[in-house]
Amino acid sequence: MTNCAVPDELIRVAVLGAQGRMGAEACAAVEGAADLALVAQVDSGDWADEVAASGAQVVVDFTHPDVVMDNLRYCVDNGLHAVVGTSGFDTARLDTLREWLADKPGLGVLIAPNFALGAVLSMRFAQLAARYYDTVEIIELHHNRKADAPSGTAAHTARLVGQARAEAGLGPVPDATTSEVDGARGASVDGVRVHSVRLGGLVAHQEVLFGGEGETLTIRHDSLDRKSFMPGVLHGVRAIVGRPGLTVGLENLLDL
Ligand SMILES: NC(=O)C1=CN([C@@H]2O[C@H](COP(=O)(O)OP(=O)(O)OC[C@H]3O[C@@H](n4cnc5c(N)ncnc54)[C@H](OP(=O)(O)O)[C@@H]3O)[C@@H](O)[C@H]2O)C=CC1
Ligand SMILES: O=C(O)C1=N[C@H](C(=O)O)C[C@H](O)C1
Repeated sequence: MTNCAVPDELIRVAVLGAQGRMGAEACAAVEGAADLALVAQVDSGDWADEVAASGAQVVVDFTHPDVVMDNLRYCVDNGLHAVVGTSGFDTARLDTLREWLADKPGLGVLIAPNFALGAVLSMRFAQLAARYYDTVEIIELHHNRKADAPSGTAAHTARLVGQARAEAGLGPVPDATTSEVDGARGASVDGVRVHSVRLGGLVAHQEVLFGGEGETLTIRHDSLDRKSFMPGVLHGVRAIVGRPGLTVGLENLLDL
């Protein structure tokens, strides 16, 4: 679907993964926004010509970790800003993106591990709490159609917590386990144990558990509907046209 008869003042948006769970919500949200125009909706297949012909300025990507880097290569090569919700971004991928953007002044890419306001706040709270607790673990819980584990949100949270611990001079999280069934202690991400639950009926949920002397602190967030992600997606689209370079995390576009 392309549409070139769009008033200049509207931001022209293409959605990749348009028929997916998130892409479909994103299309509806863009269509419902008075200042945005949905000019292309594409899924897997040969979509490059369609996006180019649509005159899109911003591409929203909710596809798959295996294809998102190819999609971003296309966006950067074609001068398209990108707002990316797709998971699967490790440090190596982020470094690659920075390289690609280095000689593209004015072009912006937002990688947002989670667009839900509460999730963004909960990650910030976890970052604040991290320095005060010796032990920390993350439990993320998602629907059972999710392609990857751990979630991008959990990986980002672990990274933030790990950095905060390092800055506070905390050593490795103490763990006396000497015998375990494979996987019983979860995956170690930036030194933080992450446990992934996949269950029908769930959407997206996360608990960050901190433990200290005689107390625990649990920071929990629940997305009960994919609509929870949409204000963040729209905010990202509006912001990225004026924010060149790589931005990692919606928190950087909010006044937190
Ligand atoms: N940042 C955030 O806040 C959130 C991020 N996510 C992330 O978004 C991603 C998508 O999740 P979800 O919507 O549940 O997944 P779905 O599987 O429901 O949707 C993925 C869509 O991407 C399409 N697709 C696959 N490959 C390509 C390609 N090369 N080009 C264009 N489209 C393609 C698929 O089309 P087809 O079926 O034809 O292959 C499908 O329509 C995941 O990485 C997930 O973790 C999810 C929720 C929130
Ligand atoms: O696949 C999902 O559903 C979600 N993916 C993102 C992630 O991997 O963190 C964001 C949210 O948790 C929902």
